[in-house]
Amino acid sequence: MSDSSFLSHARYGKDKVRVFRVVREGKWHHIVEYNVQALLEGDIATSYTEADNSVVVATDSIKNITYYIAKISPHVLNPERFALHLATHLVSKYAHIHKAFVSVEQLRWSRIPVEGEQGATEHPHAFIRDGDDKRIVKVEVDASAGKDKLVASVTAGISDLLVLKTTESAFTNFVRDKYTTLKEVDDRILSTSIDLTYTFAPVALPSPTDAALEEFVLPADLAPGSVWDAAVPARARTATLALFAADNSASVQATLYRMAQRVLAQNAGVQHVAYALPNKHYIPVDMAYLGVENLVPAQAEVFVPVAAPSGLITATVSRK
Ligand SMILES: O=c1[nH]c(=O)c2[nH]c(=O)[nH]c2[nH]1
Repeated sequence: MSDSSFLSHARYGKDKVRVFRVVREGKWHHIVEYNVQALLEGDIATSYTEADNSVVVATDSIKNITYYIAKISPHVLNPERFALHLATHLVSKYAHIHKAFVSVEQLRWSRIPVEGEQGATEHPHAFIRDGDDKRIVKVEVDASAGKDKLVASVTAGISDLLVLKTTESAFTNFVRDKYTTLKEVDDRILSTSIDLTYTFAPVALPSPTDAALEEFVLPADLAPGSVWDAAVPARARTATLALFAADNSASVQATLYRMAQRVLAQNAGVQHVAYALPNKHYIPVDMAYLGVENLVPAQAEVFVPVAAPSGLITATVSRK
């Protein structure tokens, strides 16, 4: 056995737990579909270093707890609150588990619009997958200071929100040297698949007693922009799309910064906003060999969408 190495970090749990939940309000049904990852940290080192499984809550049990919380939680329809309930349950239930990390990816399901006698209405129990973008939530519940002093950190956002605009995007004035082949353009197609995350200030959580774990009640909606404000996700999505559409973009970098500034300005409790924006290139096809003009930026009409390579522009913008 070597004493020149040590276990410097350990975290484990279940990944890709798929769960679908229906909540029936009479004939009016609500649904959510989540992909959940739930990981634990705590006094688990000996499971790695001494093959001591007595400290291991089986990942199979973590999966079962995920389904159980989906069944009994009053918060299940809201991914932030569901993640907080699950993480709180995990750290409260097991004395030697000090931190739980729960990530939830929510798939889109929207009500199918139907024509009724009163015009268009939403169907009470039929839904459509109306986009590939997901709502994402990452929660850490830290019980290191004691099971009655829980602190939660919440990051949420959007992934895979695919957008494109056909003008009001330029890219000029970049470094030119012997490696430069890219032409400056005052008009181009701009397309990206938006990954957005926004981070709230850490919040203290109420500490559930054993008996109250199931009914665990989180604070009601509070100040605009706080982690308890259920309107933040829609505001962040709307602001991101509106800014992308309206911006006269000098670059992906400049557009990213303005999107982040808007999300921060509209959501008081958000401390950091991060975007990862692939620049999905659309290259005008050169038809000069046919005597056909297709390269003048604002007049090009036929493009090759290029999946790879793409640019990748990332940044985090923080509240002062
Ligand atoms: O908006 C852009 N930012 C870049 O950094 C870059 N680099 C590049 O080749 N095209 C672009 N576009």
